[in-house]
Amino acid sequence: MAAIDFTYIPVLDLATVRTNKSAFLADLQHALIHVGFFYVKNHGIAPEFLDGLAKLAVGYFDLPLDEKLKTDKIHSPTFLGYSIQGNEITKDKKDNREQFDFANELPATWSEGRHIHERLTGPNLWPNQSRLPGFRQTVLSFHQQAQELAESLARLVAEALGLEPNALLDRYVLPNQQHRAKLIKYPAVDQLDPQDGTQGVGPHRDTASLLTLLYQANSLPGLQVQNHAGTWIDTPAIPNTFVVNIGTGLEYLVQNAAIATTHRVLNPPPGLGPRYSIPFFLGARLDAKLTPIGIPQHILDQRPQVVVTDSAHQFNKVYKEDPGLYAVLNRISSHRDVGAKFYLQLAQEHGISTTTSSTGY
Ligand SMILES: O=C(O)CCC(=O)C(=O)O
Ligand SMILES: [Fe+2]
Repeated sequence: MAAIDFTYIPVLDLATVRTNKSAFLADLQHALIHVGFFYVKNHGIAPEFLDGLAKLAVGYFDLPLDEKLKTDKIHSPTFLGYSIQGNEITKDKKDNREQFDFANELPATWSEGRHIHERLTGPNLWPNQSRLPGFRQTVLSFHQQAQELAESLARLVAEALGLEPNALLDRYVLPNQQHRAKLIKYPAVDQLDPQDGTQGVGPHRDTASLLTLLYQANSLPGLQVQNHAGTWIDTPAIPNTFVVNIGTGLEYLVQNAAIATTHRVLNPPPGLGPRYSIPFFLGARLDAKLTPIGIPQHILDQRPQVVVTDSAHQFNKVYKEDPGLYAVLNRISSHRDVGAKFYLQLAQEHGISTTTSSTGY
């Protein structure tokens, strides 16, 4: 079937799951197959809680640099913690954003001889409690609420694709898996060097995960989604909503019946101050090769044939053979200093430069 292109991102109301579930699932199915992005409202996470979280995110980035550097990713092979602006690379260009990566707290279990993906799992790096009271507790509470919301969306996604509600979670998510999330600050362009450009984060698809939930923590513009013709569609913050998008893991596992759509963030225009956002990524298990699930033919028949993307070649056959290895290689190529410190031999084996140049992952 020809692609039905999109010019805006649909808004789905989770309250209709109780009042008119079949209409909700039809809208969701359309969004999965044709857009790969949607907003959800009436998601059940309290607005006052999210306001408090947003204030703590601003408070974290306002800490003195030496405090933030105590939580730098370089201190841990998990790639959890702080990255200074310009440290992350997308499509071989530096991203103009500062971030704090966190996850549900799990102990480190990796030791020599175990699969390398286990080295990504471990505890968070927290700033000093007295510098930011309530930060740890609020951030972990957000993580738990976002995970519950993401899992209930994964059940609805399964139903919208003609599967049993738990089909995706049972096959592709482990009960005690670590799911990653981030606090992000995008400075406005007048707070950057002119040669830094306006790439907050470059065009990409969310790799190897199932679903992303994104809370746009203030009202500044910047997020854009690429439609099938290659046009960038603005995705503004809508109060009390999350933006949901599909990861390349789910896209592969449901045979492209949900599309992992390319997106990017531009730094805000001069004078507006920074944009803050908080994504949560529902990961797919990394411990085994995963096989796609059977999707009813009448749903597969609706898939668009050709989709233009500025992030081609990001998802290669390594994922299909070994998702855990893929996840590690992907982390190394985004954060090359951590890669050089903890994964140098692996990076070299896979041709990933830990200094500059192209990677292909
Ligand atoms: O900050 C945003 O709005 C999007 C972030 C994003 O796409 C990502 O971190 O994968
Ligand atoms: Fe993304």
